[in-house]
Amino acid sequence: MTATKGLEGIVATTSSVSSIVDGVLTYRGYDIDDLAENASFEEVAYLLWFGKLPNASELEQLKKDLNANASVPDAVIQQLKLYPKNTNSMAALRTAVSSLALYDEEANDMSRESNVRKAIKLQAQLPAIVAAFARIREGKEPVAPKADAGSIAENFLYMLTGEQPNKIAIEALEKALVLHADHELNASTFAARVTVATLSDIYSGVTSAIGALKGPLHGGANEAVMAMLEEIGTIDNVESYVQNKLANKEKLMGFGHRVYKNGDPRAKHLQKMSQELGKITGNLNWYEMSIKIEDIVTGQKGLKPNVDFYSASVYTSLEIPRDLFTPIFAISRTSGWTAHILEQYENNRLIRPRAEYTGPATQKYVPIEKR
Ligand SMILES: CC(=O)SCCNC(=O)CCNC(=O)[C@H](O)C(C)(C)COP(=O)(O)OP(=O)(O)OC[C@H]1O[C@@H](n2cnc3c(N)ncnc32)[C@H](O)[C@@H]1OP(=O)(O)O
Ligand SMILES: O=C([O-])CC(=O)C(=O)O
Repeated sequence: MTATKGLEGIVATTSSVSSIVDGVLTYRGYDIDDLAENASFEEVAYLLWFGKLPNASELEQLKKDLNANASVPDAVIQQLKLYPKNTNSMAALRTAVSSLALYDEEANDMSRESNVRKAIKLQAQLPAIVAAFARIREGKEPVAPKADAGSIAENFLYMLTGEQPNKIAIEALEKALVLHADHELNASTFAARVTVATLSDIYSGVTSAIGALKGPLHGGANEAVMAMLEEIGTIDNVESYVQNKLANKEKLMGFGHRVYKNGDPRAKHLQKMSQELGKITGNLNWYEMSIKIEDIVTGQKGLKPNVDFYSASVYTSLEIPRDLFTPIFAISRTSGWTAHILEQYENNRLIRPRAEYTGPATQKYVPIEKR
């Protein structure tokens, strides 16, 4: 038995949710470029869950269901108030999502109908949790979700600020949600599938996924990119900062990818959004710094930006606090995680690979007084 480090290149499951072939990403066969330009996040979530684009009445029903389920149980809001003020935002989300199960009477119902209902509930409630967490730590009361929100993007920004968001902000967040919704067998989706393959419940699967997304080699990279941009500060500092990192063989966050070696197809959309939003806000500093970093890193190392690189400046232009970037990724990816969980349940087998043993050869037990 020989291990493959990081399971690189190992095909661990079949899936019809999304695919990456020759650098092209599709959700259920629809090219991400097409979806990013044309689809709403709700259409994409429907597509991921049910395998087809919704018609007008199906979409309207889904939006009604999402709005109807967007409130978080008061007990979970009360718990959020008890978290230490400096709690890591992804740790808070992980704990709150785990707690949701305690207040859902059908948490352990394993029927497909119940799991679809719970997928919609989770998709509806994550934005409310993230917004409530962000307000509570600032000493503000959470804002109840709008009952008639046109979209999750609108409702999230409304719950975050307590004000009706403008059209540009809603559309930008919407597109970011579409771009992050699913990505084949990434680490957090794999974690979700491993968890539910034991026939554990959907809340356990999403909780595992949030824990995996949190890390800076995965979803946590978007926050790390913004931390880097802030540390660099101005465009004049970019060259020396990046050269220093490369010389020290340190990683530049937001670059590289396990699967894409010729570039992440989502990055160009986020780059364009970053520029457009920079022009609208009158602050192109983050965008221009990002372009310069990309020129150097790609030019010298051949590494291309991934989805996390330009999303950092996009969210900053939307005035979203840095430590909510990864929770927003989680809001979007809940659609993909739950679609994969539903798929796993449909055709389940326990996921249990092997390990190549590298420890000491057989040893004889030594009584404690002889050690
Ligand atoms: C949504 C997402 O999860 S997208 C990914 C988000 N993560 C990041 O942006 C973090 C930075 N990037 C990375 O750490 C990596 O590129 C990963 C984790 C995304 C992919 O990792 P892997 O496929 O395991 O590649 P690995 O880490 O083995 O790197 C291969 C080589 O490229 C280098 N490399 C990879 N990414 C980077 C980077 N961002 N900066 C500098 N060098 C890098 C490695 O140092 C290594 O070099 P070596 O062969 O000389 O030792
Ligand atoms: O697929 C991966 O390894 C990481 C990624 O880009 C994602 O989850 O969107």
